[in-house]
Order: sequence, then C-alpha cells, then structure tokens
Amino acid sequence: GVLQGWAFNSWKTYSSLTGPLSATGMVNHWTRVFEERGIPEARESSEYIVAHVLGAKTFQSLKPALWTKPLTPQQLECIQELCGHRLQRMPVQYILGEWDFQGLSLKMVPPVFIPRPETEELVEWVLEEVAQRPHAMRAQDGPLILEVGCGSGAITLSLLSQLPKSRVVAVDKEEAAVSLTHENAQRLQLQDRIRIICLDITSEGCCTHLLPWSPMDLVVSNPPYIFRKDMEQLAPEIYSYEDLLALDGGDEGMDIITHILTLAPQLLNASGSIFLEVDPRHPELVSSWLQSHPDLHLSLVGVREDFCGRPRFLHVQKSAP
Ligand SMILES: C[S@@+](CC[C@H](N)C(=O)[O-])C[C@H]1O[C@@H](n2cnc3c(N)ncnc32)[C@H](O)[C@@H]1O
Repeated sequence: GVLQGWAFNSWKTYSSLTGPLSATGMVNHWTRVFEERGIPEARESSEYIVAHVLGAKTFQSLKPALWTKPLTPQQLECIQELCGHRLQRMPVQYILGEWDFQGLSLKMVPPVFIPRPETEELVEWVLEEVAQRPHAMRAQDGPLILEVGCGSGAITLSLLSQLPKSRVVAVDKEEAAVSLTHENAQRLQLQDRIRIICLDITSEGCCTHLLPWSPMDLVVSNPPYIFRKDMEQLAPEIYSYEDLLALDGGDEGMDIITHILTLAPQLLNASGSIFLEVDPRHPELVSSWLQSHPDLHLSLVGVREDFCGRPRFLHVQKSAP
C-alpha cells in the first residue's frame, strides 16, 4: 500500500513529463521548479539531491549509464521528498545529512552550524603556522589546541586528521554541537586525541574547566561574529534552520571574540597563538580593542584575506609581559 502511494504521488508530480524519468530528467525538472520558486543554487541543489538518492556525492561522479537509466518509484519518491525540503529553503547540507570539509565527510544535523568553505582557509593557516614554528608547538608531542565553538567538529577534526600528533580540547555551549562533534569524531576514528566539553566560555569560572589542559599552544575559533544589525539580512536557509546563537556576535560582533581574547592568555603558553575567523570590519576593531587592553599581552600579528579578498582571518599572539 505504501509503495503504491509513493508511486502514485510521484506519478502525479511527474505526469506532465514525457519519456522515462531518469536522473538527468529529474535534475532538469527540479532545477526548473527551483528556479521558478526562486530557490538559490537551483541546479546545484537538484544535482546534489539526485546524486545522493543514487548513492553518489556529486552528479558528475555518477556512472554515465545512471544518468539516463529510468528511476524506480522509490527513488522518484525520495527525490520528491528531499526536493520538497529544499522548496522550504532547508540547506542542502541538512537535507543530505552530511557535508565535506577539508576532505572529511561530516554528519550534519540542524540546527548545528554548517561549516563554510572559507573556514577551510582558517584551518590551512593554522596548519602552515604549525609547520613553520614546530619549536613553539611541542615538536615531539604535537601541538595542544583549544577550539572555542566546535559546532559539528569541522575545524577540530580536520586539524586532528592532518596533525597526527596533535590533541584538541573542543568546547561548545550547545549540547547538540557537543554530541555532533562526538559522533563525527567516532565516524572518523579521531576520538582518542580529542576532549569535548560542553562549556559556555562567557560563564563565570569557565577558565577553571580548561586550566587542567593548559598551557595550550593554539586557540582557534570561528566564533559567532555577525553584527546584530546584520542578522535580519540573513538568507532564509540560515535564519530558519541554523542556530542563530552560533552567528550573533552582539552589537559589533565582538561579544564572543573579546571573551576569547580575555580567556586565551591564561591558557596559552608564553608565545601561544590565537587564530580567529571574523567579519571584514573586525581587524580594525580587534586591533584597537587589544591596544586598550595591554594587560592581556596580546598583539595582532597577521591578517589574511578570504578567497573573495576580504580581511577575514586574524592571528593574535601572546608576548612576554
Ligand atoms: C560560527 S559557529 C562555528 C562552528 C564550527 N567551528 C565551524 O566553523 O563550523 C560558532 C559556534 O560557537 C558556539 N558558541 C557560541 N557561543 C558560545 C559560547 N559562549 N561558548 C562556547 N561556544 C559558543 C556555537 O554553539 C557554535 O557552535
């Protein structure tokens, strides 16, 4: 009965189409529907969904024979259901339930923040720093890293996988993020070098939870940094599905950034570093904030641009008092 229902629903949806209902036909059909309904990235969305239902990551990686092979009623129904979520503006990453970051396949669950491609550049900068300053990073033991706001575990797990001797303490204030990082660590067999803690770094006494692991070599974070007034311009995909507390950085996007900068000197080794992803307005704001807090003994030593040429990444270093 259920199967007949599926077939009937698909038949109703696709009855206006002629010829066999193939993967290519479905991609073209749903691209058109998405375009008509103003869904962003219409073709990419339909290609990802059709490929996923056929067991592949991308449409291009499907065997060419599958592009034209008629789809089964179950496959048609599944495509219809997933495309229905996209029509509701659900991000493709949540629809598929997984997404790649730095070559790692991570499970994605709403509302935990979906890792963005520019954050891969932050990871690459940290890896360069570790390679260039091995003496400052416990060459023998590998660096000890703190990630603030681990989300799905994207940054932490890519650092662990590319730095085989490293260890990471990953904290997030959201239980859902902590449990997704746990799950992704298990999936990738990286659970032995990670300590995941549910902790709000703005809470009183949070430092005492982290001191047992100090001194750390690095602090890395892609914190909530969006200016409050910019929050209402977020796309419906973000606004309706992702945890807004993962994005909202307060009036000038600095609320969590300043907490990290206040906390880090107590946890870092004498020349330890902080790497942050920020808004393009932040390099200047952070620089002047640091100048007005000389007691922290932190200096902004580097700013990097993202692939769009916007200054988005900061390297802040601790110096001797
Ligand atoms: C922009 S997301 C980044 C997630 C992940 N690192 C990534 O790049 O995909 C920010 C993360 O910080 C966490 N967060 C926000 N405020 C926090 C706080 N006060 N203490 C700890 N974590 C916090 C959020 O729950 C969210 O997972």
